[in-house]
Amino acid sequence: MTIHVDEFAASPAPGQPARKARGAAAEPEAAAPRMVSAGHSSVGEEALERALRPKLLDEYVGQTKAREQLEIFIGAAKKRSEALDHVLLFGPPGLGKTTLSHIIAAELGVNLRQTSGPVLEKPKDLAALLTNLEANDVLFIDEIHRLSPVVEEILYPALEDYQIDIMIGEGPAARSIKLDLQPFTLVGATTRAGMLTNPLRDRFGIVARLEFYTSEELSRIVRRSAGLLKAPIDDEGCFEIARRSRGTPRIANRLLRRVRDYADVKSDGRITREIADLALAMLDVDPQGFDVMDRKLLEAVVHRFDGGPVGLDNIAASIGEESGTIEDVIEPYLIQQGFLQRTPRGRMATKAAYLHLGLQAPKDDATP
Ligand SMILES: Nc1ncnc2c1ncn2[C@@H]1O[C@H](COP(=O)(O)OP(=O)(O)OP(=O)(O)O)[C@@H](O)[C@H]1O
Ligand SMILES: [Mg+2]
Repeated sequence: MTIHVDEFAASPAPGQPARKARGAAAEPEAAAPRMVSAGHSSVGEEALERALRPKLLDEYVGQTKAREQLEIFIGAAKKRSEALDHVLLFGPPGLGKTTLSHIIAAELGVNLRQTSGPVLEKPKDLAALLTNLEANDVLFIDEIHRLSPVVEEILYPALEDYQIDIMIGEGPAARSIKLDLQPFTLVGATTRAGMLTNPLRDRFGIVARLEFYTSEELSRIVRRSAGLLKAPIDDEGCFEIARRSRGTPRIANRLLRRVRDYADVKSDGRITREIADLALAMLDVDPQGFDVMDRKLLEAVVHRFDGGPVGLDNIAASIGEESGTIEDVIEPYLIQQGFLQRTPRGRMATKAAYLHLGLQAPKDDATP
């Protein structure tokens, strides 16, 4: 891939795409806030989130495997004053990919440049970012599965040899020259590792899959956030919020803020199990942490498709949700919790799903 030098000169300043990325990511979701959806529900929420974001690896709760790996590799890179190997972070929304990318840069003691796949429209956009990196800096590309193929192509030599090709002059006199970059670390984040092209995936030396958090881990996150928000909360209050947060820190922090509002208005501001329970019931978050969309999905599979197997597109049409959202946001937690199964013939409701809906599981057991 070559980039024409004029285009290159007209490139936006580094950092600019990151601002666009943030606005672009937050806006469409603002239209449909969902209490337990894992995506940002508003621009304001993002600012609140930033305030609650852990800054160092030690404060990052859970994800033991990813954390241990990173601790060693970051330590080694620092010791040798080298750039850390490229890192791919993947997993459902709200589990801490962006948080971890900031932590990686902070632990390495380098700058972080942030952008996202859909914002990098032209090769020159990426080239501008790459050529402005200082030695061992971190370039964070969110939604990396949405990079356009032409942009992805200039990334390959950059990742492999810290070089990009640019074109000088025009017509017959045009020639291509290689430009050396400073060594750097790409941190890519995606909710869909399966949508990455193989050549791109192969260029990441460190691949970390983020898992849903346990209630104990989320309790620690809630306690820490409550401390930062100066909200009085007891252990049972923490746990009640934690276990209804769909394994997701973003949701835990969001529910904490709503429960705090409830406690301030309806009682003396102290968050107890009882207050949390009342507030969450009011918000339609059930004891499993499932919300309206989760229940709608389970009900559709059970009632309209006899428990499945049913294809994703049929579910999507039936509940009026995009299949991408179902796949990325709604079903991973239902599957992880054993309420839904993904089979080669489609999605199936499990016994637990029937029981959750107050039904008897069918007897003839095709049901898992
Ligand atoms: N391990 C953790 N410990 C404490 N808080 C966390 C942790 N992971 C995430 N959080 C909190 O959850 C919020 C959401 O995390 P983050 O924005 O990093 O998620 P994400 O994986 O990037 O989501 P998306 O896919 O939507 O971009 C953060 O603001 C942070 O406060
Ligand atoms: Mg993110």
